[in-house]
Amino acid sequence: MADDIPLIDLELALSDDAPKSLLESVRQTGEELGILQVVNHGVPDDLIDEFHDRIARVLDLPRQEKANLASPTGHPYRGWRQWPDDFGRLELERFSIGQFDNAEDAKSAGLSEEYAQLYAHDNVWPSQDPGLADVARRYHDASVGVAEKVLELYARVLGVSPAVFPTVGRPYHTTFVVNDYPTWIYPDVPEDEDKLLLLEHADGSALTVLHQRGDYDGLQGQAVTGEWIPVPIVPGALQVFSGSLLTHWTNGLLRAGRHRVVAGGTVTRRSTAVFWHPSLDTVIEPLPAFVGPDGSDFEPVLLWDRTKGQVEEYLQVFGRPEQVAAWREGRPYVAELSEA
Ligand SMILES: O=C(O)CCC(=O)C(=O)O
Ligand SMILES: [Fe+2]
Repeated sequence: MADDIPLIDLELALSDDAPKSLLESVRQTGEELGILQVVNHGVPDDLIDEFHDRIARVLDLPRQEKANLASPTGHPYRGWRQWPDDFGRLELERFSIGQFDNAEDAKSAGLSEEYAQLYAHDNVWPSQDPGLADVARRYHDASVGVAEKVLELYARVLGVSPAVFPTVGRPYHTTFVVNDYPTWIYPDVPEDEDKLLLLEHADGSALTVLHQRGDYDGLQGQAVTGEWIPVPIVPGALQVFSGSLLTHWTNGLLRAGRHRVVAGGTVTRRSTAVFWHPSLDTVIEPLPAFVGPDGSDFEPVLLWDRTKGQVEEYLQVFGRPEQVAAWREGRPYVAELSEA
């Protein structure tokens, strides 16, 4: 049983000299937990720091200034947004970046007219830092490189060619978000369950590449036993979650990593996630290499069909009435906070 999150030297694990025990630990973690920490991952430390230092300067601006970074059309996955709980207390603050700045850029990159409409609501970039978009792009692209390497590693430990996954050398679809979690300023409570800032979930990606900053172990991953295991902050490390697409492709062999975030610490906890998927025209189905004589219970699904309605579905489930109204009327939404 994986009872710890292994720290994997990615370059070593992909090399001819990879120790058998290292590969075995990746396989076991992939099947039982779905969360790795990786070092030697190829993303330069100074790129990680530059992106996080710059986005920190934006997220540390006064709230009134940040309100100008809300999506002008109320899109929940573009620009800055605060996320209050049912009592109006801040749980999470996010800065979300679309893969393309606008629909024109998406079309220039080869997306069809229909798919490019995902980017009809432009990215929001702060005028305070004209260089942020470029650094964000470089950090994003480097994170995609990590996802590709981890997929190659999972293929290796499962004894299949990486080419069985419909991603190698092909276009991909990503989403990209920075999460800022406030410190816990309320009376302490003994149970982690009572101070969750991000509820238990598995990502819908193939793989998610995460970086975390802070001064306590706020991120937890769930073992098959149900037990919650802290994912410690290791300088320079990146965390890689398997998402539900990887489970689908491998006919259930690789587990999607369930995770959640608990409040704590003395400084704002920050994480950055790049959610990596194959191209939107991919039919997600169990790959022949993983389907035995018993077949599969997983139904095929076109990634586009799963993606196109996400904003509406999200707002239907989680949207506040004022937020939904702002989206329908195409104007910015800034949540009311009890302590703001
Ligand atoms: O903040 C974290 O460590 C996790 C973030 C996360 O799970 C997400 O954005 O999906
Ligand atoms: Fe997540």
